Amino acid sequence: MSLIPDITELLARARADLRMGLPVALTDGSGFSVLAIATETLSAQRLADLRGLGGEPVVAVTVRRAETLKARAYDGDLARVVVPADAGIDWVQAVADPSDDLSAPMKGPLMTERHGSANLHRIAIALTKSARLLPAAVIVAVEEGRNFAATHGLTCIDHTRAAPHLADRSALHSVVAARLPMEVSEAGRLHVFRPEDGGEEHYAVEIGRPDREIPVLARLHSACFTGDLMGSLKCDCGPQLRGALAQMGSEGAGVLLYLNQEGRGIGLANKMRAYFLQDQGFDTVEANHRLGFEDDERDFRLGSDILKSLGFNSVRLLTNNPAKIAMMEKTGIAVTERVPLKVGETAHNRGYLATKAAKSGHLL
Ligand SMILES: Nc1nc2c(ncn2[C@@H]2O[C@H](COP(=O)(O)OP(=O)(O)OP(=O)(O)O)[C@@H](O)[C@H]2O)c(=O)[nH]1
Ligand SMILES: [Zn+2]
Repeated sequence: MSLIPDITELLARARADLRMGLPVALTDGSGFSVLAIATETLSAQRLADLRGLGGEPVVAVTVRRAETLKARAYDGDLARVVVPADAGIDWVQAVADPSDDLSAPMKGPLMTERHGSANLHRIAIALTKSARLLPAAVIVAVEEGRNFAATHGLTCIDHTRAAPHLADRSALHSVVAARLPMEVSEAGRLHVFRPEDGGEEHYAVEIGRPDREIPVLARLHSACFTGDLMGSLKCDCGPQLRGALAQMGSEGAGVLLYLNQEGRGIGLANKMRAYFLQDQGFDTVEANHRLGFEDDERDFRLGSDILKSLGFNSVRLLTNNPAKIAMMEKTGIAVTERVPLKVGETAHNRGYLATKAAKSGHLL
């Protein structure tokens, strides 16, 4: 029946629920089910209600966050931190949020679960990440998750159906394209691409009429509200964006993909949390790890999907990031040349650029 939501639609609904502070039910094939609620949006009342269900709540965090908390991650990529009976909402939120790690360190050792499956916890963390929240969820076991969800009006996600969708990227479809005269070239054209999973749209700006038979001058730009729009001195994104467009304008042809992967894929709120940690002395990579993220959560395969759908097979790529080149090559876009893009170094971003060179392999 087409009027019943499919798994993609249920996952989109689950992301919205988590952002609103609602629990979602997760079930696996063996009859095990849980309620999961994002730690970031959890209220004291809902924590009390979750406890009222009788199970012992845990906070599922990534192994990155567990390392900072010195909690044993028996599940490899994640840890299930047991919530003590007397712990309140502040304790639960401090497990996920590193803002007060230095001023009010958590008193350990934190107990973590080692028995039973963590499959549903993994799904919960993946959902919080794709909802651009802190990657942590409070989980409580419930009987008959599907029935519980139906009687309480909650979204219910089945592990076997969800796992492949969360591991892969969603297909993108072109929505519209129109002429966009720009300062760098009057022959500009903006294309909007929309993913099937209800996630962020991405854009492509075509300059001139690039010949599809020869490598096109291309840039995969990741959204940076602070750098692109506010003139932030903490990174080099704004000058890179304008430098790339200017070069395409002067060559008369090029394509710039504007990928809405703010903060290397963690979202603006989490990027600002990372900046708060950077002001406490952590570098850009350490800050991401303390928040529970990998240093780069972006999926550059989106870039090759868009290039292919525009008819491009080979590029001269404007970048200093070898990971982008490797991903293009792996996903069927030939990179015939790396065109360096070194602009916008300031006293404020010198350390940031040096960390990217030392820890993330960026070319200087
Ligand atoms: N998480 C996080 N993201 C940041 C930080 N500073 C900038 N960003 C984001 O990083 C992305 C830009 O990535 P960069 O590493 O500068 O550049 P790149 O795109 O990997 O490589 P280039 O092609 O050489 O520019 C944008 O999405 C920015 O919002 C930071 O300190 N923390
Ligand atoms: Zn930036």
